[in-house]
Amino acid sequence: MRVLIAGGGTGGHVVPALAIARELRDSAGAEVRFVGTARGLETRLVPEAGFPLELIRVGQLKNVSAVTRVRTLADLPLGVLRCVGLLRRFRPDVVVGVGGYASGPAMMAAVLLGVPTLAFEPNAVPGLANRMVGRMVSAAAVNFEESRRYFRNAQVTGTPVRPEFFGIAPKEAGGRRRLLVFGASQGARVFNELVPRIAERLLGEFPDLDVVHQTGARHGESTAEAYRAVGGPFERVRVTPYLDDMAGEFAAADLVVCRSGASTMAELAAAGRAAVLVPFPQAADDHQRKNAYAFVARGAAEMVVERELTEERLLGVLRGLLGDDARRAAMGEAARGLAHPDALGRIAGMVRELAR
Ligand SMILES: CC(=O)N[C@H]1[C@@H](OP(=O)(O)OP(=O)(O)OC[C@H]2O[C@@H](n3ccc(=O)[nH]c3=O)[C@H](O)[C@@H]2O)O[C@H](CO)[C@@H](O)[C@@H]1O
Repeated sequence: MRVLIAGGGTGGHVVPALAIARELRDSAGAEVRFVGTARGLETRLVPEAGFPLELIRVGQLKNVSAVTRVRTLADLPLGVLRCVGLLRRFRPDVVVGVGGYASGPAMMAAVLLGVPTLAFEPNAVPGLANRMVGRMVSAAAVNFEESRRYFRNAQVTGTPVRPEFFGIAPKEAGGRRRLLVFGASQGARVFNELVPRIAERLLGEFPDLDVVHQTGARHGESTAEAYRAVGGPFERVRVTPYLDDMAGEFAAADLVVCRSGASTMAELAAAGRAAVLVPFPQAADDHQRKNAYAFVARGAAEMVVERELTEERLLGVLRGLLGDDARRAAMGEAARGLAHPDALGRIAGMVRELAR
């Protein structure tokens, strides 16, 4: 079986795409190739993972000037044509579109040539590329029930998550408590600014509380400095630019404060952890807010939008949740109800089915 995986951009697209690629290679002996753009994270991660990557030129459509948009649209047929050539050479049995720049043209080319297509969508609302091709694909694998309606033949398979997250047991009450604060890989400025300012009061009110705060690569020192500046029991706060063992951190945490990117959400569900979600407001089409809302609607998390996130509001929400073991446990349980331990197997199964 030959599979072409199309798309990329942020880690949120590339990381699940690589998980799908490995599963197809290892469980079905598939030959997998990628098509992406020079702008995306795929240029580093795909070759590192040992898969061939072809690059096409696709411009941006979102948050750009009208001139750029017109140029992107004018270039689109050329991108589709490049992909037609690529498909003729590689002759894949299935094309999997994971969203992001290269996904649209490659999926359109596959539809034109009658090659079976599978769209993968981890967010509650699809991005532009997947919305464009959603009705034309052979089938789709989505994470949220809410996004099924944008696609033909969509199944809720879930987003692939590293297996360690599923082994995390409910946190036992009685020991020290831990709050985990993290943005996505770059950190989140709003957490770096606000959490140090409420730390002294929070740690004072909860003498058994420790805090782990991930800041993003460039903000470790300044955030550590912000904690030192306010004084307080700083030895109970660990500030770090990046957390390698996120599953270990989730296991140790009683409550998580984070953004609502697709992988983060899938990990919260797998681990069954209560969370306070602050959607990244600039995410395309405000999709992080919709991801967060899918959890809030099921009692699996609380959401505070960034423009309403003041010191008092954050302190109030944290106080309420840290002081209520039963409520946190119920939220964690509800989050676990949204987990999909078999996501990878099911997505691979859909690809094999389409290849037949
Ligand atoms: C800013 C933005 O537009 N982000 C989008 C991007 O996700 P983006 O890659 O920003 O965020 P995700 O939540 O999907 O993934 C973050 C990943 O990084 C890991 N991590 C993070 C920090 C750390 O210190 N260590 C660590 O391992 C998390 O555990 C998680 O696995 O694509 C997703 C999928 O389309 C979208 O839902 C997000 O909205």
